[in-house]
Amino acid sequence: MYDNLSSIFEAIVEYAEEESAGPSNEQNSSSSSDRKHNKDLTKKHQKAVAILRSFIQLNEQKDEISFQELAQSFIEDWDVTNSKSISIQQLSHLLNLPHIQGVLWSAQEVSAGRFAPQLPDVPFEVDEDDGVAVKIVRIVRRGEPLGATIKCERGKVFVARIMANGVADRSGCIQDGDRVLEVNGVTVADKEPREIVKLLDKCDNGIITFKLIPAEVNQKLKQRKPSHRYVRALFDYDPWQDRRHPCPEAAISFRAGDILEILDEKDQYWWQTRKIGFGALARRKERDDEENRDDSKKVGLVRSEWLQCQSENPDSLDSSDDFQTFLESHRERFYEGVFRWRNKKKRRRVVVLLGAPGVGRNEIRRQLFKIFADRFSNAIPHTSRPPRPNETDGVNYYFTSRSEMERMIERKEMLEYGEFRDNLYGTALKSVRRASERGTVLLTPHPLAIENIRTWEFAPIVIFVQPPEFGEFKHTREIYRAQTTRSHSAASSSNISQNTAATSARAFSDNEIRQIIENSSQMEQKYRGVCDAIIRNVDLDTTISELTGLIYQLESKPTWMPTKWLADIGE
Ligand SMILES: Nc1ncnc2c1ncn2[C@@H]1O[C@H](COP(=O)(O)OP(=O)(O)OP(=O)(O)O)[C@@H](O)[C@H]1O
Repeated sequence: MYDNLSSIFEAIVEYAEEESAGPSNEQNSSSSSDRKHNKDLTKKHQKAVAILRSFIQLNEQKDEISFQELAQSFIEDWDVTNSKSISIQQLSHLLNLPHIQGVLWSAQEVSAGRFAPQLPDVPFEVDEDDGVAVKIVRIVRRGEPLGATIKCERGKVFVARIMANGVADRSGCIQDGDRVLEVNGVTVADKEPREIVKLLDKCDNGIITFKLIPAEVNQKLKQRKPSHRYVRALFDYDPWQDRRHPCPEAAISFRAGDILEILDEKDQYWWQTRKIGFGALARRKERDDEENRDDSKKVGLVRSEWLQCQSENPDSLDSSDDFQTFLESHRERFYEGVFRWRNKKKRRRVVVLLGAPGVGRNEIRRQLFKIFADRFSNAIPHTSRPPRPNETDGVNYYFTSRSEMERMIERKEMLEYGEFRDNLYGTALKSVRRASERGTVLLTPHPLAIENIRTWEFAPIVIFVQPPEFGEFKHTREIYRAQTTRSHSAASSSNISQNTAATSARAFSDNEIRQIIENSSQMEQKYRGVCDAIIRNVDLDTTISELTGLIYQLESKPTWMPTKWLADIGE
C-alpha cells in the first residue's frame, strides 16, 4: 500500500515537473505581461514541486506518509486557478473531492496500522481452568445493547438468546447455551441476573470480556437457517404489561397494523422481531440516526403466535388435540403474513373509507365524486323497495325483488346489506366489479363487511378516517355548516330545485362530538389491523388533497399485501 501510493505521488510530482516546464516552452507569449505571468507560474510550479518532494522525503524518514496533508499542500501551494494546464486543474479538482480525501485518509491510517478499537492483550488463563475448554470473547459495543439475554439455572449462568443482527450475533463468537463463567474478570456464578446486567453495563470503552464454556452445538440446529418473513400485527403489544415476558428490556412494543420483520422464530414462545412501521406503505428507515435507532434497528422478543394462542386458551394442554385444532383455526389471527407487492400492471384497487359514524366518510366520498368525477366510480346499491317517480333503475338503485335479494344474500353475493322499513338495501359484489370497470370504486361499508371484500380480486386499500380533536372538530364543522347553509338558502331563494341545491351540513352538539371521538378510538382499536393508512378529517380541503395523494401512493408504490393472496396473483 505504502509503496504503491508513494510511487503514485512520485509520478504526480514528475508529471508536475514536466507541466511546470511546459507553459514557458510550449507557448510563444506575444506580450511582455504574458511572459511575466508565465515566469511567475513556472516559479510557483517549481516551488510546489519542491514542497512535494520535501514532503515525500520527510514522510519517508518518518516511515509514515500523510497523503492527505500532501494533497492539501499540493492544492494550496500550487496556484491552480492560474494554471493553464487542464490536467493540473483536473488533478486539483480530484484531490478536493471528499471521497478521494476519504481514500487518502484511510490509506494513511491503514498504512500506519491504526485499527480501531485498540484491544488489550487476551490473558492466557487456560491453566486456571484445567481440563475445561473455555473461550475468552471480547466484544466491543458502541452505545448499542449487547443483543443477548441470559438465564440463571441452579447457580449457573447461560446465554439464553442471541438477538439477530445484534452486537453479540455480529461477533459470531457467542451462541445460545454458552455457559458464562466471568464478565470483565468477575465470576458470575451464584449472582442475581440484575447483578450480572450491572456488570455488563459497567465496561470500559464499551469493551466486554466474557469467559465462557462453549455450548455443545447441535449441528442440525446450526445448519437451520433463521427464518425471515414479514407479518402485519393484528393486536397491540406492550412487553411491560406482559407478565410472561422474560426480559422486557429486550423486547419491542407494537400496535395492530404495524409491519414486523421476523428474523428468528426457532423459539416456540418468543420471536425475534424488528418493527418496520405502520401500514401498507411502511418502509424500513435507511437512516441510522438517534431518532430512528430505537425503532428501525432494534430487534426485540415478542410473543410467538403459539404463545399468543396459548394465552387465549390457557386451560387446554399444549399437546392436546383440542389445542392443536384451536391453533390451526387461529392461524393468522394475531399475525398476518405479508409481502411487498408492486403494482406493475397499474391494477385498479377498491378504496374503502372506514370510520365512526359522523366522522365524515360520506362527505369525503361525495366531494371526491364531485371533484374527480372521471377518476372515481360509485357501486350502485340494490334495494327491494319500489322505485320513486324520479328514480331510474341502474342509476339510483338496482330495483330487485325481495326474494332475489334474499337469494343473493344466501349465495354470499352481497358485500353488505340491511333492512329499513321492511325493505332490503345493500351493495352487491357484482356492482363493485361493474363500477371497477369505470374507475376507482369508493366504498364506505360497515367495518364487518370488510372481510367480504378483502380478497385479491378487489385488493382493497383500507383507509381509516379519524376525527380531529374536539376543538378542531367543532370549529371546522361549524364553518362548513355556515357555508352550506348560506349556499342552500341562496339556491332556495333563486328557485333552484332542491335536488341541485347544496344541502346544509349537519349540526353537532358537544356531546355528539365527544361520542364520535370516543367511538372512533374504539373502532380504530378494533380495526387498525386491517387498515393500510390513517387520515384525519380536519378541514375538507386538506382532507381531500391529503387523501388523493395517499390513494395515489397506495396505488402506485410498493405496498404490503396479505401473503394469502399470493396464490391468486399469478403475475
Ligand atoms: N372535514 C369536514 N369539515 C366540515 N364538515 C364536515 C367534514 N366532514 C364531514 N363534515 C360534515 O359532517 C357531517 C357528517 O358527515 P358524514 O355524513 O359524511 O358522516 P359519516 O361518517 O358518513 O357518518 P354517517 O354514516 O352518520 O353519515 C356532514 O354534515 C358533513 O357535511
